[in-house]
Amino acid sequence: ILLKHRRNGSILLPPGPPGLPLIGHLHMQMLDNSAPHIFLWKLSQKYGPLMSLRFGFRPTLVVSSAKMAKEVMKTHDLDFCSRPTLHGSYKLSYKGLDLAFSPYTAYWREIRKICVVHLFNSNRVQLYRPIREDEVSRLIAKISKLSVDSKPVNLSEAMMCLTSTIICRVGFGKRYEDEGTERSRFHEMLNEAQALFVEFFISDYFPFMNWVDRISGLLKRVEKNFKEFDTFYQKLIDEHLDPNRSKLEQEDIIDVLLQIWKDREFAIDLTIDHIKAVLMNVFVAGTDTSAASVIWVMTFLMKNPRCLKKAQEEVRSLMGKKDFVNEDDTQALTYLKAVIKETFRLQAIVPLLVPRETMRKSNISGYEIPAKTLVYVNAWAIGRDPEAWENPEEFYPERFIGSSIDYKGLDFELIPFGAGRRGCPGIHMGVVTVELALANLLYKFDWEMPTGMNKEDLDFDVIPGITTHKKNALCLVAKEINAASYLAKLPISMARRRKESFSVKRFVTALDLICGARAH
Ligand code: HEM
Repeated sequence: ILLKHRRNGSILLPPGPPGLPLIGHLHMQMLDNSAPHIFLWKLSQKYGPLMSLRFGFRPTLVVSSAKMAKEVMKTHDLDFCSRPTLHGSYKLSYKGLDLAFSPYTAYWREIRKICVVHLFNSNRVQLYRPIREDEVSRLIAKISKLSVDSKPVNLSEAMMCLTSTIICRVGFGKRYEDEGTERSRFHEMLNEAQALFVEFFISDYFPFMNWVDRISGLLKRVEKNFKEFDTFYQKLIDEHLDPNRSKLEQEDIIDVLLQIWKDREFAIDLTIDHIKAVLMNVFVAGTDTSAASVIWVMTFLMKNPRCLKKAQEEVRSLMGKKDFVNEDDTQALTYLKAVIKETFRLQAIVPLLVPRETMRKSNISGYEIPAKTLVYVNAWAIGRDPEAWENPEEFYPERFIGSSIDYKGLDFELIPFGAGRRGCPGIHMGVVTVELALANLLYKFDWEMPTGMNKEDLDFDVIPGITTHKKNALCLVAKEINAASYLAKLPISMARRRKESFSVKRFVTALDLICGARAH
């Protein structure tokens, strides 16, 4: 029987655990739904980096090593670059009119081109720099107030507020009040959408069992969330189309999309639904990925005081007596960048990436992968691939100092943003926010565990979702420090060296500006 399961007629599938008749391995998915990336990683240690499963009628492939990821996302990228039609994402993306959940078609190529050229390019990211810097400095001021009474700061909440405020200002030019009902409504909608993306719809695996999803109330839930978002987008679009609307300093993302819609310069005839679908991607993908990244970095740093101290020393001595670390300054923070990479390696924020689907039959390492196979690339497991990493379980940012390994999708041992045709187009936008927020949190405050807790109490439990959030909020006590007195305490030679390297950096920045090199 086992052999029959593994061989599908004369096709040799990659190895995998024995499944049950009809349901295949669905029971496994349902039993361990809290952290599927860890569950799949454990299975892959037994069955190998290319593992076959079957969820109901869907053949499934799990990729768990850097070598196999390269095969799938580079050598055979075109065969593996579509997306499956899963109920939650299909509905919320206006039947795949967006970028992230659209199957690979001529339409997707065109909408990806539009978004990369107009929304995610470096000029646009740079245009929104004042918004990011303003919001981070407001956050620092808020934490400063709490630090006076040594009250613990709920950093998880604070980071979600920060990133969603940035995305609202960038997306539609509005700033919701911190405790306002509109903001909490927006958060609720986002959270519900995140939950629905990973909700188990039986009809995704047995199309004829749609009625079960109806009875369980899931279809109603997804319909409700869709309608709420739709009304929300429509209101914003109407406001933007109002000729009496006062113009903002810089155009927001809705302005850009509406301009493209009016110009009709592209091969596809854009409609308002296309615009709404793309907006969904910007709000959902742009908010909680950056917030979760900052929280995981801070968690690792609290667990590793040596690295925390080193990252703080770097930013404090480079900054001298400045009050705020801006986006030019963060470029020089080599150690902080290494800390972020090390966090992405051990705690990929989107651990199974966004699921893919094969376009056609293909052959990898002698195994045949059928058309329409659901594909999970386990970035979390790849970050622990013993063939790619020495002491993979150790948090050791120094491994990236002097190393050319980066997360931009060319080094398959580190793919927190995916790779290939479907790689994340918002990488630049995400990373600048993460670096800016972290640099200022580390620069301005010393961080301690709340009274009665120690670093051993910090856990890595996650909430199920496409993006992994820390299950238990990260609450820490902030102690504001004075940069000048900190500098005075540094050994003279160190302070001078840091000051000199800072001046050299400023000189290079000035030179770049004169040459116009930083304009992009
Ligand atoms: C630290 C922050 C971020 C992380 C870790 C992240 C991660 C990812 C990952 C893993 C994918 C799937 C790639 C694949 O399938 O190979 C993805 C896709 C995507 N991301 Fe991001 N992302 C981040 C920030 C952003 C931001 C800020 C935006 C936009 C505002 C964005 C927009 C998108 C879109 C539209 C896709 C779908 C691309 C496609 O299917 O063609 N992301 N992201």
